[in-house]
Amino acid sequence: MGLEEEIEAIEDEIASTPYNKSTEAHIGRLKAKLAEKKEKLENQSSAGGGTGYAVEKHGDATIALVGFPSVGKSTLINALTNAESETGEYEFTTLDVNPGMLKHNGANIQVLDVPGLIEGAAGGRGGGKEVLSVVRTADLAVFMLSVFEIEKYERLKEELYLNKIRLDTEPPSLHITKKHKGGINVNKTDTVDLDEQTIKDVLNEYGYVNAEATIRGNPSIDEIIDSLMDNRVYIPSIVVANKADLIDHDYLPTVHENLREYGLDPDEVTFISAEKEKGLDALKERIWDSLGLVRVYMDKPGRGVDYDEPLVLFEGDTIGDACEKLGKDLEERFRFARVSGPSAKHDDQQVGKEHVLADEDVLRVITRR
Ligand SMILES: Nc1nc2c(ncn2[C@@H]2O[C@H](COP(=O)(O)OP(=O)(O)OP(=O)(O)O)[C@@H](O)[C@H]2O)c(=O)[nH]1
Repeated sequence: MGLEEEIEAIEDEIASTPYNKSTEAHIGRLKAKLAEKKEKLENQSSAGGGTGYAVEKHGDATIALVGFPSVGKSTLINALTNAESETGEYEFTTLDVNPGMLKHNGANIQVLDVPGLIEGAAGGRGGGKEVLSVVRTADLAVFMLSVFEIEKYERLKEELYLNKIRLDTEPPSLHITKKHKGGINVNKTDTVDLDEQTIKDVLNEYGYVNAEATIRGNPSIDEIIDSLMDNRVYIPSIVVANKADLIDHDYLPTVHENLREYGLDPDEVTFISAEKEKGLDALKERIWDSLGLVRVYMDKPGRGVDYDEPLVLFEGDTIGDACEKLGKDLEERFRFARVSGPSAKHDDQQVGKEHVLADEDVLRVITRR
């Protein structure tokens, strides 16, 4: 049997096995096998051909527009980036301002168009694989739908899933330590529904013989396999409904109904008209919030606080991360820092590299000469 037939056979078996407690471990093993075989097939078919092109990242963050042809991606990019893409002097980053750069709250957000995503993209047809590799490198996926074709959402999401992109979720909390003997020992919290045997069997499929595994939360078999495969990316996503200018008020409830049918909350979807440039401010705010960006105003010796060109970081970034972004030299010469603002206990708090910064902090770095 060739790999493809083996995959098909396993898929058939999974589909025809009812899922219950007595079959769970068996299904777990099958799913683990399936994931491995698919990976093998993919490596075979991409051997020599290379997988996708890497887009050079510029700016403070990167977002990828994901949508079918003609949904209005190019129109949106033009509308979002035109006025703001003037060439400026950027103090903290060296970047070529390209047409896909959105400037918002002092941040430079690279907007990548993912052109012509078509059915079967994850399977490699029509260059879709290269296209999807762009999404893998992004900090946020922006699904772009037409108000008339909400159903495309499902298809787009599936393509991303097949390309190992996991949306709006975190990797499961699974920690494994290899041991020399004693078999597999599973420590799980009460919240975990999966049987111990299922977890053991899945780990076994991945070559673990003696190990201590600790699981928290309530992951599914698929989520556990994801974390064992090690090549899944986890990114947040938002949904934009374009061409809202073409619908009457009467038709809006129908659109809302369609959104709900595909598991989307209408209040969480940003309605825009890329062509009429409506709803774009709300969209920019949404992008900003979803990226979790943080502005840090640098207090520079002799020059005061620069409120115009903040240093832009991600939530959770530390002063060490800030120094890295500001320049390597600074990291080496770092003595301590002074922070005022939301993350500080008091103005000019003296802190070290581990201090986590917050939006709108003011930061002064004190260096060695
Ligand atoms: N009425 C209306 N038309 C729009 C809107 N946005 C885009 N269009 C039109 O839809 C068509 C497709 O827009 P594009 O921006 O080229 O779409 P695209 O997603 O970039 O398409 P591809 O380049 O094929 O991937 C054009 O004729 C646009 O003028 C909108 O908000 N309202």
